[in-house]
Parts: sequence; structure tokens; C-alpha cells
Amino acid sequence: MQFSTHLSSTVQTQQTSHSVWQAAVQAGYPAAIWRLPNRTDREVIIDASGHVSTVVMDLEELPMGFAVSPFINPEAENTFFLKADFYWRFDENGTVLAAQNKLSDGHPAFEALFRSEPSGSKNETVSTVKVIEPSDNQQNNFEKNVARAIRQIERGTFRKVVLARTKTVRFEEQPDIPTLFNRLCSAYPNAFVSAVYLPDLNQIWIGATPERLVSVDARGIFKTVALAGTQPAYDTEGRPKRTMDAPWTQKEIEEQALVGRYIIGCFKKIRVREYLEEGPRTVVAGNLMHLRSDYSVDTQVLNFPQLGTVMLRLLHPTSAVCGMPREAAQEFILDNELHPREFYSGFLGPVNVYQAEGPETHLFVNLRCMKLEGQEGTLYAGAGLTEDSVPAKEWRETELKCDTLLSLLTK
Ligand SMILES: C=C(O[C@H]1C=CC=C(C(=O)O)[C@@H]1O)C(=O)O
Repeated sequence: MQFSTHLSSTVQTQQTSHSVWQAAVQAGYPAAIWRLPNRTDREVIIDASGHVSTVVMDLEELPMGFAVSPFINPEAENTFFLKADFYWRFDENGTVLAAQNKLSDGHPAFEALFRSEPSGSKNETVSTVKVIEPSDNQQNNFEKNVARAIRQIERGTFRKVVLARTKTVRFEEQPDIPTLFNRLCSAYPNAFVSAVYLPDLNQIWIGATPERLVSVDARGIFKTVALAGTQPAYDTEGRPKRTMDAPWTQKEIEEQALVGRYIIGCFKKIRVREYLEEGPRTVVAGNLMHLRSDYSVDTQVLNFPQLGTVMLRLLHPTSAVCGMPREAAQEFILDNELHPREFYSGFLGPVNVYQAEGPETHLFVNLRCMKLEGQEGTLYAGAGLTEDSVPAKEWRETELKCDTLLSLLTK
């Protein structure tokens, strides 16, 4: 799809990622801001329809936009999609590198979004936050659920399940999302950092996830990963551990291997044998370390341009967030978890966004994230369980995962 590169000069050159985000939220337009792993530029999309519609994820057909999927989304047919009516790319200092606009002159969104002068970077602080510490009851319930899951694993109902929990925080006033976003970008350079405003739901989701679900770059290279196993990235004295020294238990090796086997099973289903597998290796994700295997396929050599779409439908939800076998694990999650996951452990990311060489899609699993509704934030974290799981250790693991965001909120 081609874009007009025209934007009124005020819109094109004077905006910052801060000001366009604020303008969209104030005017009630869906907006997404993101930074890809190991990149410095930030990208922003605003949907000028004022609503987020749902689409079937067909990467071949979809226009440029930003996808947000809930955890429960069979065949990815019910995915929220922000159309790129406005698109900007900024460098890390906020200079506009590219700006595109799909609307005709005089569209009411121009007026609503940019009627005032760009406000610049006002209020670059995150308001004071009160963490509602989980009660013993919450911890007990989670650990009871873990024990219940282990019994089901021993009975053979499933081999692995991922159980999640929430943690609530209250802000004195709505936090400044672009500031929080910038903090996440600086703290987690190899994460996918994003914030999405969904006015219909009155929610903002913000996070820094380490898990790529499906990417197809401009050269047609498909990528996915098998990520699992968790340990702190720092030793007890607070010194960073060396990845080569990270000790992994049999439980964690098996947990990650199950995710890898699941991905290979998906390739087998569609008779793709020409995939490259690298790893598993230890990777750092903020305050944590994981085991990760990387998979890639050259879709052009294979003459299989739909691979991204086909794999997305097969992969989501992977056994890194659901379990194995998938159906039994999902049933257990729906029956036992105390909070609906909503967009946590769904996927999100840019779709068909033009880069120098052509359109690219980069979808990530929505982990290490927070839902913000007014002044209340809900953090989500899950832990992969196998028969060797210890309930108290799994709770501790979810606490560490919540810290990825919490440590930056309480800074
Ligand atoms: C489910 C989460 O993490 C997944 C990704 C990496 C490691 C995981 C684990 O060790 O359990 C989880 O499978 C989460 O962060 O909420």
C-alpha cells in the first residue's frame, strides 16, 4: 500500500512522539507507539476512525497498522487493528525521520488532533505509585492452583501449563505514558517496547516483552522463537550474572524444549522442512534470563509468502504462554485462573509497516506488561509449570516478572 508523504508542515516537523501520543489520547483516537528490539527509532500510529475494529489476521491482505490480540483468539480471527491513518518515525532524540498520512486534507482528525500547538515534552515524570501488595490469600490461591496443575500433569491431562496472576498498582494521577515508554526503552534495549491506547475500552497497555511471535521482514525472512525457563539475571549481591555461567535445571531445559517441539510440530504440519534452528542459548530480558531458540525461514526461496499468516494461526497461543497439549492446557487456564487475561499473553505489533526496503510485520507476545485504566494499573505475569514445579518458587518467579515494569514505576 502506498502512502501520501504529505502532512501539514506543523504536523510533519514540529511534533514529538510525546506530543502526538498526548494529542491522540486527549482527542480519543486509538494510538500505538513502539520501539523494535535493538533499534533506537520510535514509531507511532494513530487511527483516525476513533474506534478500533477487529480483523482476521491475514498479513497478505491487511493494510499498514498495529495489531493487538487477546489471549483467547482462535485462528487470530478477532484481532484488534489500528489503521495507520497517521504514521511517524522519530529518532531517539525525537527528530521526525518519516511522516505519512492517509487522510485527505480537511479530515476532522487533523483539527481534533493538531488544533493546538504541539505541547512538547511536558511533565516528564511518572506520578507516585502505590503498590497494592498481594495478600497471603492471593499467594495461597496461586500456589494452590500450581499444586492442582501439577496433579493434572501427573495424571497425564497435559505436560505443561502456564498459570498467570495479576498485581495491582494505584497512581496518584494518570502516569505520563511517553515518559514511562522512554524509561522502558532505555532500560530494556533488546525488548519490544510498546504502548497502545484503546479508547473503546478506555485502556492503555504498556510493556517491554522479550518474546517474538512472528516476524516477516522486507526480504521475506520469517522468524519466531521458543522462549522459556526463567532465572534472575543478577546474583544475590546484585551483580549481573554472565549468560555463559547461567545454571539451568532439568525442569527448565524440558520446559523450553516443549516450546521448541511445539514450533517444529507447526512447521511439520505445513510440511516446511527448510527452517534454520539456532540455540537454545541463554538470553537476558531485563532483570531475568531465559532460554531461547531462534527459528527462521526464507519465504522467498520457499515461494511461501503466506508463511507468516499460516504460522501465526498455528502458533498462537504457544506453549510459552498456554501449555502442551494446547487445548487441555487452555481449558485448565480458563477454569482456574482468577483473572481474565484480556490482552496479556496475546500478541501485538506493527503490521506491514514500510521500512527502507519494504513492508515489515513484527508481532510479539504481550508479556511483562501493564493494563492502565484511569489511575489503576494491573500487572500480569505467568509461570510455566511442569511436573517438577515447586509452587512457592513459581510465585517468586511471577514476582520477578512483575518487577520488570514495577522497578521502573517506583523509580
Ligand atoms: C508467561 C510469561 O513468560 C513466559 C516467557 C518466558 C519464560 C516463561 C517461564 O519461564 O515460565 C514463560 O513461559 C510471563 O512473563 O508472564
